[in-house]
Amino acid sequence: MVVEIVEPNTCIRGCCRSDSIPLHLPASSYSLSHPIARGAESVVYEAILDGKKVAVKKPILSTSEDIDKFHKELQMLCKLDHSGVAKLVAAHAKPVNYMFFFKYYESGNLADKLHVEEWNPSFDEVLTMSVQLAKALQYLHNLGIIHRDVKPANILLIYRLWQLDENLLPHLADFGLAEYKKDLNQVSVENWRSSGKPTGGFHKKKMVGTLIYMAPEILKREMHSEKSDAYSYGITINELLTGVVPYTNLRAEVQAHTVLEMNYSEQQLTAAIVSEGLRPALANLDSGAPTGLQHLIQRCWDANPQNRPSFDDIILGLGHVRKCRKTVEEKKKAVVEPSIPLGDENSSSLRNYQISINWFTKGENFSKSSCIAADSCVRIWHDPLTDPSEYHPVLSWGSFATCGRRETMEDTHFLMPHMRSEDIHVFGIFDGHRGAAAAEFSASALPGFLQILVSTKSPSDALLEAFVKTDVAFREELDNHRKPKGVIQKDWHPGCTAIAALIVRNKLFVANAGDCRAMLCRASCAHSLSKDHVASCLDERERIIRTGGQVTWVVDTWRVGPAALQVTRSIGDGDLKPYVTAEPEITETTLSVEDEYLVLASDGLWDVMSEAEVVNIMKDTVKEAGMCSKRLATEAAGRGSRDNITVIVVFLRPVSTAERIY
Ligand SMILES: Nc1ncnc2c1ncn2[C@@H]1O[C@H](COP(=O)(O)OP(=O)(O)OP(=O)(O)O)[C@@H](O)[C@H]1O
Ligand SMILES: [Mn+2]
Ligand SMILES: [Mn+2]
Repeated sequence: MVVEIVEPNTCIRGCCRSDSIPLHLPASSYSLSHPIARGAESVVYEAILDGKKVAVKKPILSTSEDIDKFHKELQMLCKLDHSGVAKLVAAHAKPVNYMFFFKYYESGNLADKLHVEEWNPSFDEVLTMSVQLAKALQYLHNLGIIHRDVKPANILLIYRLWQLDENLLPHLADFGLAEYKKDLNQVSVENWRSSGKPTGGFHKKKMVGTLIYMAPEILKREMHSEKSDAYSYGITINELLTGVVPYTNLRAEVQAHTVLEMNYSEQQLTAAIVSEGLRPALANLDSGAPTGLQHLIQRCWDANPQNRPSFDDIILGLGHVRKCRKTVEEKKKAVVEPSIPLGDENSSSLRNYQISINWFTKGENFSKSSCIAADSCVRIWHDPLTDPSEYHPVLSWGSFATCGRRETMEDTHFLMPHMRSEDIHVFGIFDGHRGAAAAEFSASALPGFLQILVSTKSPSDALLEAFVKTDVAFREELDNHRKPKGVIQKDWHPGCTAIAALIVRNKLFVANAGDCRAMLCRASCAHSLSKDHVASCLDERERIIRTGGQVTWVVDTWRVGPAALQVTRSIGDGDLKPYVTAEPEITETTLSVEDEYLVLASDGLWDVMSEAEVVNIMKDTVKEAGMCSKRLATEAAGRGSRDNITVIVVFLRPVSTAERIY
């Protein structure tokens, strides 16, 4: 920088000084253009200083403590000069403008690079970056400084020629929490809470997103040390290696954070990290990720700080990993596979893309084409020997669906009375997860498939096949849509649980895959017609393992595969097939005069209401199926259900006017 240093080059208090970094700037030497990031404690602007692009970090100063903190940070930044640390080029340390001027890092921060651009670094790039970062931390630790906020969002990137290659080089930034080790003894627990709280503009609201980089001793409100930086470094390098947001299976940040918030509360995650040793998933064995690096990562995130390596050790270790890699590569004379071309898709265009597909229409198209095919051979289950004395239920039906406290609705349902015949009726509910796509598709496709299948199969077989066909069709459709658009969204695997009730004259068939539930009220008593398929159920767990899946205890319950799904059967969820099967379990019930009504509902209802309670509520509700559905759903919402709620009620015998008014 050519901005002149005006002596005395100190801040207004005289506590910050530098020989090379100007600490007051004439107003004419700079201009701020526009904000590029807003944290809770500062706004970062793109700016021009003396004709060059810079980043200006302007802390939000509201108390005298904030001003003290500015001076402390400036004192520290003035002393730093390392190729792996974001470079302070100037500062303005006088009222009314307090500002840090940093070199501009064109490629933004590592979190965005990984999860918005979905950058896929090669193992060599990962290693290069790991070494650079380790050197920066080694440098800080040698100065007695602990950074305390190492995470991808605080790593700034720029392309630079390094070892004859264009490389994306990392620079550790954001010294807002950094402390001299010698001062840390004075940082009491209370102090930690106020000054040491985790940062992150976006994450601030989403506490869980920030906890993921914090060492167990910090979560326990114990002392920080250099080894706490080693922990955060380990989590960060693993994220770089896998491309996945810790504790999720997702690359795209927006989705990953919803999953994080859905799966864990702040307390649960803290408890799991601290007491159960929960850590992010390592790279897949077959990914070819250097095992030496994976071991190093695991040592870095050891629960006991003393077992974690120092950055001197880490650098040695990384050198070793490099060497091994070189010899292996040379031996193989490996032909480097072309890496998947990265589109310029960012997460917002991906979201738009997801929204732009109408999955209902997609599903419907399937059913339409199937119906035409089926019409030629109608044979519908008409038993020629139908017994005229056979019981004949008289049906009325209704439904109610609400997204409840959730922001989005991922439940869908369908009512298809009189399906191709007076006395065949089908009703179904789908509860989507990882998006609504699977549920929307299934609600239109599954009834269509059933319609064709009725002509050739028994009711049970037709249900079974309709579930499986819907699943296959959905996953194919998803693939078809991924390819031509060049959307690299390998990790987008929406799914849904499904329940369908098929009534053929006096026979009731319920097919279930997942944790929606069906109950029958017979002679005033509740009877389950389905079993929940969740990983906490031993049979299901054994089935998953037998078919090649993995079930692990995460936080508070059993979960399936890297996606940590709680349900064990579903439509979609391509990443968990075949073990998270779409094959339903089917029950068959012969209806009689004692049967009053059938209730189908998504888990949003059953989470807060037992079957017996449903019967009780139904007793004093006007006997109209739509009203009953609404009453049950509203009651569940009132009881604090946090999920979408869908209820279908089907009366199985005529309800008298008196009962309706009740
Ligand atoms: N020198 C720079 N060049 C380019 N981008 C920058 C620069 N400094 C900061 N940024 C952008 O601004 C974001 C926030 O910067 P920084 O972490 O320093 O601010 P902060 O207010 O401390 O944020 P936090 O909310 O994380 O505490 C970075 O993640 C990065 O995207
Ligand atoms: Mn930051
Ligand atoms: Mn910060």
